[in-house]
Amino acid sequence: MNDHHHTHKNHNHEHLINKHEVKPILFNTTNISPIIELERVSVNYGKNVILKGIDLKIYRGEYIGLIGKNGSGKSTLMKSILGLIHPESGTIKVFGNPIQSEMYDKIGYVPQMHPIQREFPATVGDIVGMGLYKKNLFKPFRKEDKDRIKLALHKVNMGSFFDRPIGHLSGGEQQKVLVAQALVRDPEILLLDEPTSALDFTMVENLLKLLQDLNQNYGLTLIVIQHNLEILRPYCSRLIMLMGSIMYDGLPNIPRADELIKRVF
Ligand SMILES: Nc1ncnc2c1ncn2[C@@H]1O[C@H](COP(=O)(O)OP(=O)(O)OP(=O)(O)O)[C@@H](O)[C@H]1O
Repeated sequence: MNDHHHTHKNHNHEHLINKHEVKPILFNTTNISPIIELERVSVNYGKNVILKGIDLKIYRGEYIGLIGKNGSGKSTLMKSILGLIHPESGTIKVFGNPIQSEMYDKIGYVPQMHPIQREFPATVGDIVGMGLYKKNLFKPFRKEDKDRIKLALHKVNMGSFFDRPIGHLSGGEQQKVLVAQALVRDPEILLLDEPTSALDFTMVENLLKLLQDLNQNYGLTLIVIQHNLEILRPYCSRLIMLMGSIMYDGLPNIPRADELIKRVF
């Protein structure tokens, strides 16, 4: 959590402390290392500055909602964290170190989704299994892999869909299968880029709620890009608004967030 949360917590507890009691130990982020840390990160595409001076610390167990207008750099920020884009300057650390390919087991990523065509010749199990071994898609699964795929499907409430053709599922169901694919290696962090653009309002809400359950039940750290703030707001624990740089970073539900958002959107 950032300084804002910290101050807020301290402030709330202050009046509860009896002078004669032992002072309780309050949650203090200075002793906890961030799971993701960006320092003065800037990203350019040619001459265009896309991200400028991004300082950001994300802690284990947070559910970050990342919002901002089209072109504000949300996907660029996510791809930079994943090491798919290299910043012009600044440093990015994941699990305390610069990102390396060995870390991909611990970071799941769901890119922007396009609906999968009806004829696409793969089952739900095949699609989730691609998250385990990307090269041999249609190789029969080993028992232990099948179990992992089933567990990942179970986590997104799609346990009974293993043998179904992927193209026959609704957009919302396909999206959950892609989340299961990202979960199959049991990552500690999950990044979702606008996981909901092809979905209707109720499907979006279901997915954000499901992500909240994964966050709360499995301690999964989440960063979710979403353009519709009002849908996202009830589910995330921290809101970050981007416009080339960070315009707001704090609790999702406070007047200052509303004020800024009204001005920018
Ligand atoms: N590979 C690229 N080469 C050049 N410019 C790019 C590239 N990728 C993105 N951009 C530009 O960088 C800016 C930020 O893009 P980005 O995709 O990060 O924004 P976003 O906030 O995710 O937008 P959206 O909500 O539309 O997905 C945009 O102006 C985009 O056109």
